[in-house]
Amino acid sequence: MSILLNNISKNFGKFAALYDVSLEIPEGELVALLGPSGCGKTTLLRIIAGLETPDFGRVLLSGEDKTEQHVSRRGIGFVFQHYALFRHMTVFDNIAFGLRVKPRKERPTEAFISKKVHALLELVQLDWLADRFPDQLSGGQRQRIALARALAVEPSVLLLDEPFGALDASVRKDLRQWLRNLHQELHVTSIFVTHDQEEAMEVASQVVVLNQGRIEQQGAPAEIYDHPANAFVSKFIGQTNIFDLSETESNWLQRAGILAEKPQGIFAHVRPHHIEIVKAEEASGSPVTLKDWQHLGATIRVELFNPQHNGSGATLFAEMPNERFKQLNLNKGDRVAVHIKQAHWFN
Ligand SMILES: Nc1ncnc2c1ncn2[C@@H]1O[C@H](COP(=O)(O)OP(=O)(O)OP(=O)(O)O)[C@@H](O)[C@H]1O
Repeated sequence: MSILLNNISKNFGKFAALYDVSLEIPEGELVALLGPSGCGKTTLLRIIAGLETPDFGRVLLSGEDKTEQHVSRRGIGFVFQHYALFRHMTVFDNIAFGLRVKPRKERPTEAFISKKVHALLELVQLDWLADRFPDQLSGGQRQRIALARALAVEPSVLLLDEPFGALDASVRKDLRQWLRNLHQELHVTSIFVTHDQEEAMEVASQVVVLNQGRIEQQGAPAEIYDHPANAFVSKFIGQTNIFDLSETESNWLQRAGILAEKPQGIFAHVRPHHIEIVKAEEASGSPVTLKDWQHLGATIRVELFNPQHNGSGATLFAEMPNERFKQLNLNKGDRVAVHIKQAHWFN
């Protein structure tokens, strides 16, 4: 099912939670709604679901206006952060629930339900847990059962509100990959809410960045990372060094000879992997020294100290593959020459 939102606005009292939000989600996409706390992600999800009515604007599902339609008739499945499975029901009965409460003439037979539940348990790779109760499951298992339960009624759209928010980092990472694979198998149009940019970039085919009730940018993860539409998106997606050229830094950048491009704005945002460093001789005049570094798996994050003031403070971050860092053979305190390969400019 495709989703089209036209000029959605929603106020709570005098507070504008959403302002003129328009969004098109083609059928089969896996979309992340990404933004800081309070930016309106959950409100937007609830409006798509029919749990909240917009003050202005329309919600179209598969081209049909469903703005006034009740939540129960929209064919939408939900998974929430603290999804409460029924504690007194086994895993099997939890998943079967949505089918058993259907009106009598739509209700499938118990034999059909049993087959379906086992197929879903296989899909979420937890068939061996059918007879357990929710309290006997790990957090990650509970979320997968919650997903199986949402899928049981064959929703046309799946909405997930911070589905892995309450889980620890390694379980979250496994479930991200798992959700991606599951989506590739099922192709149900899915929207998940997250405030974690890494999660959005890793899982989603499309990312929608929200800020203060407005959409800042929508696009594929790579597009948003490589071509941020504005300073907010640039700062929110991944780490960035910010240089303020209206201040003394313009001189610093030019004197140090590290500005490869002509200024095209007041603020230069530079991704850590767009900063190259080499060991500098004492006489080179480069004021920058190597302060520290951290291992991020296959890459190294290098912390540089620039004693001359700049907009992001005196610390700059560069990133490079481990191999490259080893070749440089640097020690703490070494003087380095810095070369910026690329910047995004904003005013
Ligand atoms: N029922 C309500 N009554 C009043 N204000 C509300 C209500 N629901 C949400 N808000 C406000 O609207 C804004 C958006 O809330 P929403 O839950 O959509 O944000 P969010 O982006 O999902 O945040 P978080 O990541 O913290 O969950 C917030 O400032 C919130 O306080």
